[in-house]
Amino acid sequence: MPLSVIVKIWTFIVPLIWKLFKIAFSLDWVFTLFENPPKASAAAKKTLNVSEPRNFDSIPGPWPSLPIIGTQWLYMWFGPYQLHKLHFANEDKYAKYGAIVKEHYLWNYPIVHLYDKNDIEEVLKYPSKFPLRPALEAQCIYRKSHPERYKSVGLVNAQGLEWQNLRSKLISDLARPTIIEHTIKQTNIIADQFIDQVRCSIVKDSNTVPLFERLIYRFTLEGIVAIVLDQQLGSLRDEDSPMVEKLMLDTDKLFEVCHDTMYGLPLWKYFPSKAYNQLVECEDIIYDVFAGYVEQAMKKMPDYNSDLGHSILKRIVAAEGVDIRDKIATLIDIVSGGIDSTGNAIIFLLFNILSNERARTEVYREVDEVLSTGTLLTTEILQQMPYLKACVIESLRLSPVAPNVARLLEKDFVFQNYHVPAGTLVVCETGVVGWQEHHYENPRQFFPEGGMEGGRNKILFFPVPLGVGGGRCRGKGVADQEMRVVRAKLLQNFDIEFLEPLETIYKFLISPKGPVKVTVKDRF
Ligand code: HEM
Repeated sequence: MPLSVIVKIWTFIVPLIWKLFKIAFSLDWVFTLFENPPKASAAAKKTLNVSEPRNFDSIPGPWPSLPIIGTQWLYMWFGPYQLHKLHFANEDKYAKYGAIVKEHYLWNYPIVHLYDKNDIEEVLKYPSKFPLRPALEAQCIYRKSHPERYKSVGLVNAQGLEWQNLRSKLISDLARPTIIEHTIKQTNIIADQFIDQVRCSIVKDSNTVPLFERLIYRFTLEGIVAIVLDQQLGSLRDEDSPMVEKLMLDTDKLFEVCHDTMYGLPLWKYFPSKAYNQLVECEDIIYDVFAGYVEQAMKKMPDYNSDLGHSILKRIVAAEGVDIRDKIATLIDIVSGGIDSTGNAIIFLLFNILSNERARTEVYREVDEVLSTGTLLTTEILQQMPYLKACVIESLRLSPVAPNVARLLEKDFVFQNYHVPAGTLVVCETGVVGWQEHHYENPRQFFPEGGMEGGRNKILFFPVPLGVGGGRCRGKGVADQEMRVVRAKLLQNFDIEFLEPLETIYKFLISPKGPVKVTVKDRF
C-alpha cells in the first residue's frame, strides 16, 4: 500500500473512529462543537498588538449564543450544567476559558465572569458612592405590587441614594463593634439552649442526631432574632414550634425561589409560574411574622426615645426620616439574610475541622486549654483562641457560602486585556479565586494555619466572602461571633463525627445538601 494512503488512513480514519467511540460513550462532543473557535496560534498572536485592549465581543466563553435564550441552553435539560450546581459550572468555565468569560442571558444580555484576583479587587474596591448591585427582579416586582407594606424594594434591592439612605440610617449600627460586643451575652444564652437541644436529640443506641442541620438553623434564627429584634422565639427550648419551623422553611425556600427566578428562564414574568407563587407565599409569611415584632416594639416607642441602649431594634425603630415600611422591610432583610448564610457556614466549618485530623486535634486542644465547663464566652476569651479564628477564615475560603459578588460597572474597565464597557454586569468569582493553585499550595486542603498571623491566606483579601467596599455585608460581626461561640461550645461539650462527606447545592447561597449525618457523644 502506498505511503500516502497509509497517511490518509491515519489522519482521517483514526480520528473518525475516535470520534465515533466518544459519541458512543459520552455526549461531551456536542459541547465541544459549541465552544469558541480555537485561540489564535503563536504565529497569529505575534501579529496582535497586545497593548491594544481587545474587543468586548471577543471575550471567550460558551458558544453559540442563540437568539432570545443566549447561552441559557447550557443550563437546560440537555446542557452540560445544572442551575443547582452553578458553583461547579462557574469553576468549569474558568478551567475551559480562562480568567475572563462571557455568557449571554435572556435576550442575549451579556454577563462577564471575572476570575482574576486583581481584576476583582479593581471592581470591588472601586471608590463608588453607590455600588450598583443587580436586584432580585421577582422580589422587586412583588414588593412594588404591595405599596401598603413596602415603600421601596428594600435594602438588598435598592440602588443609589435610596440604598445609601437605608444603609446609613438603618444598618450602620449592625456593624458597630461596641454593639456586637454587647450582644455576645445573648449569643451565649442561645448557644447554651442549642447545646441542650442537641443533647436531648441524641438517639440512644446510634448516637446520631436526626436533622442536625435544622438544629443549626434554629440556632442562627434564634441568634439573629435575639440580636436584631430583642426577642426569643423559644424554638430551642420548645421542640415543637410549628411557627418557627414554618418560618425556617420559608426563609430557606425564599433563597431557593430567588435563585430559580434569577437564574432560570424568567417565565414568571409572563405566566403565573410556580416559582413566583412560592416567592409570594414565602414573602407573605415572613412579613406577617416580623411585622408583628416590629409593631410590638413600636408600641414601646415612648420609652425607646429616652434610652436606645445597644438595641439594634430600638435604633432602627427610632431612626428619623425613614418610613416605617422601610424599617420593617429592612428588619426582614437583615433577619432572612442572617439565617441560612451563617447556618451553612457553621455546618461547613464543623465539617472542615472535624474531617481533618490535624485541625481536629488542635481545635480540641485549644478549646480544652481556654474553656472550662460553663464559661461565658466573652470577646476576650474568643481572642485567646487564634486557631478557632483561623479555622473560620480558612473554612470560608475552602467552602464559601456566597461564592461570588455581582456589580454593574460604573465606568469602562480593561480586564485581561479585554475592553469591558460601563453598564456591564460582572460577576466576581471570589470563591473560585480561593481555589486557584497559583495562590495556594493544595487549595482543596483545609489548612487553618494559612489564616493565622503571617500565614499564606495573607495574599488574598479575607473580607471577600462577605463582600468588599461600600456594598459589603454588614452582618459580618454577627456571623463571626455566632460561628465562633457555637463552635467553641459544641466542641467543648461533644465529640462529633460526620458520617458522610458533605454534598453541596446552590440555592442562591452554597448550602449543604441535607440530611447532614453526624454522631454526637457527650465528652464528660
Ligand atoms: C457567613 C455568613 C455570611 C456571609 C458569607 C455573607 C455574605 C454576604 C455577601 C457576599 C453580601 C453582598 C456583599 C456585596 O454585594 O458586596 C452580603 C450582604 C448582606 N448581608 Fe451578609 N453574609 C453573611 C452573614 C450575614 C448576617 C449574619 C447578616 C445579618 C445580621 C447579614 C446581612 C447582610 C445584609 C443586610 C446585606 C446587604 C447589604 C447591602 O445591600 O447594603 N449577612 N452578605
